[in-house]
Amino acid sequence: MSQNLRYLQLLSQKFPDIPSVTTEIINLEAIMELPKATEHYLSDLHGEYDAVSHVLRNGSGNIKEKIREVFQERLTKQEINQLATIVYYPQEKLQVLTQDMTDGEKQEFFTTTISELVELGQFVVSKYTRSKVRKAMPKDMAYIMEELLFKDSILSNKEDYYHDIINNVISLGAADRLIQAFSQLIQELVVDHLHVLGDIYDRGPAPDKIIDLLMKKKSLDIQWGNHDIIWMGAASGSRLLLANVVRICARYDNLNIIEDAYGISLRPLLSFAEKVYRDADLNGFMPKIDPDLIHLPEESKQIARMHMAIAMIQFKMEKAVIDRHPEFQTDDRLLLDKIDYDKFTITIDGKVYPLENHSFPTVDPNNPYQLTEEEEWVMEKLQAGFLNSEKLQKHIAFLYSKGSLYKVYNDNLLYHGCIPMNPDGSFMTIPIAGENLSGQALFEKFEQILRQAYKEEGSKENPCLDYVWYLWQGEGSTLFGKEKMTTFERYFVVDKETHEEYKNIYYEFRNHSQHVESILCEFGVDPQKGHIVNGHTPVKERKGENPIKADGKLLVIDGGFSKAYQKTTGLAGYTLLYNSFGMQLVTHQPFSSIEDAVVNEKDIVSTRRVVDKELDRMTVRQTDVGIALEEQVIDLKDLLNAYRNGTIKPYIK
Ligand SMILES: O=P(O)(O)OC[C@H]1O[C@](O)(COP(=O)(O)O)[C@@H](O)[C@@H]1O
Ligand SMILES: [Mn+2]
Repeated sequence: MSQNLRYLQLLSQKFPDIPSVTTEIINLEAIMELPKATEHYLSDLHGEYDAVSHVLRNGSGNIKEKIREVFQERLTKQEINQLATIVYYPQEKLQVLTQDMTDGEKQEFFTTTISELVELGQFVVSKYTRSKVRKAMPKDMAYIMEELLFKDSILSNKEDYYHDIINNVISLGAADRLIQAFSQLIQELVVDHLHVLGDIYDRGPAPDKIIDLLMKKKSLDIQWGNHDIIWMGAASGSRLLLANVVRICARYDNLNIIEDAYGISLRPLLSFAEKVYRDADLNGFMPKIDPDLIHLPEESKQIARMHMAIAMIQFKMEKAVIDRHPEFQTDDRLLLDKIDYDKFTITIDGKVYPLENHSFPTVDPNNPYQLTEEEEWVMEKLQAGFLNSEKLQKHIAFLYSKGSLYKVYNDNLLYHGCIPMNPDGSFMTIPIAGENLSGQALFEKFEQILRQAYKEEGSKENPCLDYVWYLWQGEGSTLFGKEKMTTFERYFVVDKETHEEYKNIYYEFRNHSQHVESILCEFGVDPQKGHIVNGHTPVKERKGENPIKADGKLLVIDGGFSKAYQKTTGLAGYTLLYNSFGMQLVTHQPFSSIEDAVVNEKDIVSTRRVVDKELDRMTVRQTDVGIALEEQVIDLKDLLNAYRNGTIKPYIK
């Protein structure tokens, strides 16, 4: 029996006769004619949970847009804002709105709000099949929501019917719950698929809460960022990457992510730092404190001591990897042996610079990279903490399962960082584990290494972790794309010329369509149709930089969520929406607080720029999902023929 026939026989178990095959073909054809569902792109979330959560709640302004489309003629601007806020924060907003209402006022408010949500809901769900909408409904309210969303058109007196249902809901005390359920459904369906282009971790206070939020999303993919892979490496057992992670948390006053969110004890580091760095000069290591948080001066000093202690451990540990891999060409990161510990100067590229900070209590000038016994002990404890944190391991497993280094989706190429390039426009070749690789093959190799490192999590020998470190700060890394990472210089040398991190020429070439097209071709994407969506580098709009590059072929959507970087960008960055009408780049203002969003209805979307407009509205048929459905239809048509010509008999159970 041919393979195809065997496959059709299997298929016949699911569609056992001509009517069932026919129904399925009609069904799939109908789905393919629906408008393309909306994709939402975010990047560089950097632990800013409240802002990210807001942008996900408002679908980058998509919800308000839909409200306007439905109610433009009937609601005032203020009413539109209020309804939008209810959809974003139903629980919180209802509480604020109804607290002083009389029963009569409440009755009226609930009736109006539920009716408006039903109407908005009908508009939003019209793009989807009924079964998809049903699946997205909160279970406890599904029956009633279906009644309200779908049954009205066949009734002659819809107003009365509505009011009966709504009155019943209100009298049963379930109005709040129904409003929440509708808001949830609208939020969920206004965006069909989410792309997160990396850097979920570092700098901001709550990356763990962002991951929890992402874990609830039904349809998403993640392209890892350089700040994500250091957590992935740390969770796989790399002491060096772990030191980077702890250092950055200390720098941004976020050590509680490690201690409270992930339950990893920092006691060993604290007691070590308190003892050894007690009298150290803490210049350059005081944490960047969120002005909203108040610390006791002693508390800040404790953090600074831990910060300094872990930074020094990191600089020492880098030596082993650098020595193991001369091909990384990272020798210029070996700086502890370039210090004159009597004069407190350092020689970099032949030039002598004074050191900002003279405290090196753990460094033996004759053997500067040697960890002290206590430093070893601290690292052993921290490593065990990272390996044993159930929550961290769960989050990292999620990153691995939903993530990759790059993705091609609906003719677009998505990645966080860059494709390292040479000045002549060719792709830079990097020696990795005995192979010389460039372009797409380089991405593939790095990804394979990352996955292997995680498979060997916790094993004593895990050579892949050296490459994960290279991905964090190597010149040929697709996640970094700078000549070097000048972390040491930034802490210890005042002269800013030593801080410079020259960017790979990719960042220049990405402005020009011929280079962008050659990258798209490298990844098998049709350059006429496709775009590159890129994160990683904050767009300095204030200085006139445009996030839309290469004649609209490349979009930089560094979300700029990171508060620390908003000074540079002048705003809170970008997100991208791609719906059946085309692509739109959305600009955001800094997010102030949930309270401001709920009480004052402050939204943060400022402008939308159309990147590409479809001439005809795009349908599902033109998407990756459509291609897969088309293939199913072909198989079903084969099955139909097989029934008709008798090759296969209808299946009888
Ligand atoms: O602003 P900080 O915390 O000093 O970080 C600076 C470092 O972060 C990096 O920019 C990497 O982080 P990004 O991926 O966010 O750019 C390094 O190149 C640089 O050395
Ligand atoms: Mn980055």
